[in-house]
Amino acid sequence: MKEYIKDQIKKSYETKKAIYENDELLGKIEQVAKLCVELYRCKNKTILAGNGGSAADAQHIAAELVGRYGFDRPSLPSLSLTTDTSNLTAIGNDYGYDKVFSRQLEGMGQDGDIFIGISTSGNSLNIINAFKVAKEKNIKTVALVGRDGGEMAKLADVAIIIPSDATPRIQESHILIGHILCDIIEKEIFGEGVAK
Ligand SMILES: O=C(CO)[C@@H](O)[C@H](O)[C@H](O)[C@H](O)COP(=O)(O)O
Ligand SMILES: [Zn+2]
Repeated sequence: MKEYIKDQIKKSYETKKAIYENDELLGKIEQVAKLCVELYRCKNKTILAGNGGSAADAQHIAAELVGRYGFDRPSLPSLSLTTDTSNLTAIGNDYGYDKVFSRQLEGMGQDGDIFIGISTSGNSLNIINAFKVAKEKNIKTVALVGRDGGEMAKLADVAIIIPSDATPRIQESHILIGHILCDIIEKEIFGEGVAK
């Protein structure tokens, strides 16, 4: 069994190595980091959403920003649309599950915010609908996706597509990128910044 475990770990770091060696993809991560730093300088907020494991990633990243990532500093506004069970159940019940994120974004998103949709397939309809609402409200969209990027990659202002077809490997890379973004944002806004 140890060999199997080692093989799983190898697959995980090989996916990360593929990102490490992909300059275009690194440029997209840099672009999103700069957009986030800029929006926090303008007192706007990040909004995130995802389903299943990606819902956990969305709220994990929001919590790093509102709480803290690496050091004590003022709170940064960030909202995960996955956490309010009253909203999720009411909107899901009254309008359908496909609207659970778009309806919340309609109410809480503002011009200048960024919406980060997290999905391994890039085809979750509730996030696609939120991207459409974001466009109407002048909210920039980031697709954190995998596989071929799906519909989300086509709609997003910036698409970060993990070069893998394996759901767990894609998710592991998503949270790595989430952590990198939180690290850069925190250091740029409150610390000494990061190397250019
Ligand atoms: O975490 C996992 C699988 O690793 C699951 O909970 C997974 O996130 C769910 O099946 C999601 O509904 C998949 O949606 P998506 O990534 O295609 O948007
Ligand atoms: Zn998972």
